[in-house]
Amino acid sequence: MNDSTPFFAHIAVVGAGAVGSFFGAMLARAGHRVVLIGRPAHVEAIRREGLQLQMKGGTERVALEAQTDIAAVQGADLVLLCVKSPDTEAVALEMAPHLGADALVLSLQNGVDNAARAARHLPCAVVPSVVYVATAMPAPGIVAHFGRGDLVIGSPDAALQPRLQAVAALFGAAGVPVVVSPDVMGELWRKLMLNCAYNAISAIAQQPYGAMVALPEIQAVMREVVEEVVAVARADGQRLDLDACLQAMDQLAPAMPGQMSSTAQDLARGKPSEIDHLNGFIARRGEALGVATPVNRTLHALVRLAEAARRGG
Ligand SMILES: NC(=O)C1=CN([C@@H]2O[C@H](COP(=O)(O)OP(=O)(O)OC[C@H]3O[C@@H](n4cnc5c(N)ncnc54)[C@H](OP(=O)(O)O)[C@@H]3O)[C@@H](O)[C@H]2O)C=CC1
Ligand SMILES: CC(C)(CO)C(=O)C(=O)O
Repeated sequence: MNDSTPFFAHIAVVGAGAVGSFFGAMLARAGHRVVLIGRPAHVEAIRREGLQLQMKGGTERVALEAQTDIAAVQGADLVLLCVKSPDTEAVALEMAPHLGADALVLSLQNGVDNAARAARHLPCAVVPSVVYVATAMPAPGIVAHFGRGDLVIGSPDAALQPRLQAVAALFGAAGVPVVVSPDVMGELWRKLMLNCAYNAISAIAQQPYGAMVALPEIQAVMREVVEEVVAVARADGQRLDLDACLQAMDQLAPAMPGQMSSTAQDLARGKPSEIDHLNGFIARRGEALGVATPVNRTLHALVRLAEAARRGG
């Protein structure tokens, strides 16, 4: 065990899906006490046979506790909040009566406002993190890891720094590199920028990134999306560099040409997407800050229409 142990004797994962199950499993296989809180089919499969962790090197069975009742978060000193963005506030309200002021909640979610939205309802600190991983749950009880698996965390609160260093040490010893950054919000905005450029278009057209960028017309729309995101970010006090953002946007499709966005996958499965917290967030924030965002607003509306059509059809 390392110096981080006294801080985090009991770790809970709230929203044991692809991300939560992966990071929970990494901590559990390193010897930490972890409880996964998730949906009944996943929990029952884990109780029966352990969690199957599929990685490049092979499949491992990880023994850990799994519960469906949010009350299982009681007494946790570290909570990984891993629900999709639309569920953040409901789950924070459910957790609140079970958490003490000394607990630390880490938001392992895309989007830039999950930690702040959760913090409104919780008695303890909530810290954002940028999640760099590719995982999926092919079936209940199984989590598949496809790439990366590192986090960037950070908070301006000086009092939290020792605990953030302890989080980094805890995960680092479990094989999950964690950087404590002074600019975690900038990093979250840069990821949001990529999500805004790729997710909605991939979802509406049900096309992978390679096919998207093969069309100059789509590249032009993506560029406009990024220009709007950068304008909103700057109006919101973030220092995003437009050229760097456009370069990052250009680099993503060649790195994963066959990939469909998570929004495309949600839509195809008839699941609610996070679009209100991606292009929808930019449209709302832009309106509040007096920045025009017609392209993000249109993409958001089109994904909402496609979702409504799926629900009705
Ligand atoms: N998957 C990936 O590779 C990556 C994901 N991310 C981000 O990480 C976050 C999590 O994504 P991901 O893990 O893929 O999402 P998942 O949908 O796989 O996982 C979330 C899980 O939480 C469950 N859940 C929701 N509410 C509750 C509740 N009250 N109690 C118990 N369980 C609940 C959901 O169940 P149900 O579906 O039934 O509501 C679902 O199983 C998102 O913000 C995503 O954008 C970031 C980087 C990569
Ligand atoms: C980075 C990207 C766009 C990769 O697929 C993603 O995070 C998503 O699909 O939500």
